[in-house]
Amino acid sequence: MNLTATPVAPLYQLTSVSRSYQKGNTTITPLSCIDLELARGEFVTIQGPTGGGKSTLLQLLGALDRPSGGTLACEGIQLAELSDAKLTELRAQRMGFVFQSFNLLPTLTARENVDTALEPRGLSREDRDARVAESLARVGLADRADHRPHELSGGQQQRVAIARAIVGGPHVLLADEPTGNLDEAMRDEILTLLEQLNRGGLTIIAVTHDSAVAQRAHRRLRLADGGVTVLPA
Ligand SMILES: Nc1ncnc2c1ncn2[C@@H]1O[C@H](COP(=O)(O)OP(=O)(O)OP(=O)(O)O)[C@@H](O)[C@H]1O
Repeated sequence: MNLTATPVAPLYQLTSVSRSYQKGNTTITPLSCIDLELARGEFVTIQGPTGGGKSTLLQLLGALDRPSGGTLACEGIQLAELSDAKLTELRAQRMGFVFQSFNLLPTLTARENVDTALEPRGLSREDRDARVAESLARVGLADRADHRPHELSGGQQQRVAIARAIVGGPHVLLADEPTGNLDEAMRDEILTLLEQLNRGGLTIIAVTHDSAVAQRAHRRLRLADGGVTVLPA
């Protein structure tokens, strides 16, 4: 299977996408027949009540899960047609992930944490070092490369996590509550960084409960009762 992107295709095209979970005799359907198109370069937030399906949708967009029904295409590639190995390759090449809890390895320095994302890419040591240095510079942490997570503030730790997410040159950054663990000042610092990356062409899709994050978005999706409503920012 060729992973070549179709340049004119939207970044994501969801057609009648559903996701159900079976729990004993009960079927839970957080996403039911979702039709949605997400364009390259967008900054989109996903909001909605707890249990509304936000993480479920993010997992589908991140090719970490497969729909129960409907079709999901990323840059014109139908994800259902890809093997698990090809999905892993697609994720490594095109998608960056950021989480509320940063998920940094505590014993590794900032530089080493960022470098872990390049492990599957088969690059030379020199190339890896150059990419890691560039990525840390992009998030404003060139001078913290040798610090371990406990020597960094929460905002700085999230910057390292963002550097790790973008070091492979993804087409989209998928963020699950990226500011959920941060105070207001650090939140604004991270939002400014995400906006800068978005202005540089990176598509950002963020699940958030934080209205300050949603205020920066081009479009806001609201998931509830299995459906999606799209609100302009
Ligand atoms: N693996 C699973 N097995 C069974 N049910 C699941 C599974 N994952 C999610 N669910 C259920 O699907 C629904 C949607 O969950 P999801 O985590 O997508 O919601 P959410 O909008 O992200 O919620 P929150 O804001 O609380 O994080 C919930 O009712 C949840 O219990």
